[in-house]
Amino acid sequence: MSAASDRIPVTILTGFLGAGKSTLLNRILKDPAMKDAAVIINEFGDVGIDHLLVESSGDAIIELSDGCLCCTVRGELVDTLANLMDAVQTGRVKPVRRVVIETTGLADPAPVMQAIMGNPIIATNFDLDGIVTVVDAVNGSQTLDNHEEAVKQAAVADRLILSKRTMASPEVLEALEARLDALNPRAALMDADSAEAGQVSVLVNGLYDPTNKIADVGRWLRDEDAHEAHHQHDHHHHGADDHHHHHHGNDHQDPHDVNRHDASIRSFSIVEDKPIDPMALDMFIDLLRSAHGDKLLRMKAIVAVSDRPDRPLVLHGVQSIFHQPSRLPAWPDPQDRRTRMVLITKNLPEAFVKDLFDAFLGKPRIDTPDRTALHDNPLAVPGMRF
Ligand SMILES: Nc1nc2c(ncn2[C@@H]2O[C@H](COP(=O)(O)OP(=O)(O)OP(=O)(O)O)[C@@H](O)[C@H]2O)c(=O)[nH]1
Repeated sequence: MSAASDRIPVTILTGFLGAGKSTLLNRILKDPAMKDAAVIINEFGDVGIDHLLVESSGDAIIELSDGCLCCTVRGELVDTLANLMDAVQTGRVKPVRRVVIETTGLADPAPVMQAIMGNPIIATNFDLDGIVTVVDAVNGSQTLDNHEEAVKQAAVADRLILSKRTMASPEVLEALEARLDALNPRAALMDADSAEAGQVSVLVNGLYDPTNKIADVGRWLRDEDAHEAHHQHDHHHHGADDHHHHHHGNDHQDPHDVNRHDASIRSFSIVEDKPIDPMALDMFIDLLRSAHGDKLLRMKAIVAVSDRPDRPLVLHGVQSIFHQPSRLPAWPDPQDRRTRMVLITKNLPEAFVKDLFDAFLGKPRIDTPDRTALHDNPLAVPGMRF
């Protein structure tokens, strides 16, 4: 086994949907100390967008395929780390001094940690250095109320980075900080806007020690061990009496189904070839946000807008909060200038959102002749004219 110093430290960067993981990572990637780092990004959604939005000139960004790191692509993570090690050892890539894994917002960090700590080959070459969890100051409390994964992400963190502080009221901040403190009293709490949070040192936590955390964390890890052992023991049998400890979702689904977390949570995408009229886009987003914000866990989009089709618009929505859209100077891939929207929703069906989108674009629909149909839509906002 290698000495601890020979092993490559791995940091897991997690945080609920839209918390600000990619934003933080982009800042940290600018730190010259990150030049020897490899970044592994896991996407939840059927159209890859994240790699377009993470600004890095290097080729050290590895994107895992569709699916969630803690379920369907866990094996892929292990393979990716093993391949990376092999490439470094055989000189095919330059030495890697650090690995950062950005998980999906819905990932349960326990199985990801287990993949690193529990696999003998991986554990020989890599050390889990720590978990950095980004918590959104505005949506944080509500997210903790509603999503067990978010609670886990915060509880296992070595560092908690509070994003969007300036957007939250002092009362909201105080309550969230108290809650995080109760959940994870040992984690250092840091402001995402601070200079410190943009440095590689944020990713350096010292070797991971599960005994440091509150008791529940030990329990989750043990649950995962049990789950893993069960899987190895009984790999092909998933009968009705099969209840292992995986906490979310239906164990009997297709392993390629990315929507495994919770039957009510769906991920889907909208792809549109033609540039979109800015007014129509505005109205679509507005209605989605105002009428269905609570069901919209996350929306990320790169949009070709008809007024400046050469400069795509990037939209980020988290529940009913949409951030100020930003314009990219150019298309990340000039060959592909299609609008791509990825939505993660809870109790908001794909067909409904797609119909709404088509209606705003004035596309003919099978069931309704034109957009006047929206007047009959019980969800139309009163007073809105089309
Ligand atoms: N004001 C403010 N906005 C932020 C901060 N951090 C992130 N944002 C915004 O929040 C939105 C989501 O940020 P991302 O970095 O994409 O979040 P993420 O956690 O990577 O999102 P997923 O990949 O969907 O899970 C973007 O519009 C960011 O600009 C922050 O500290 N302050």
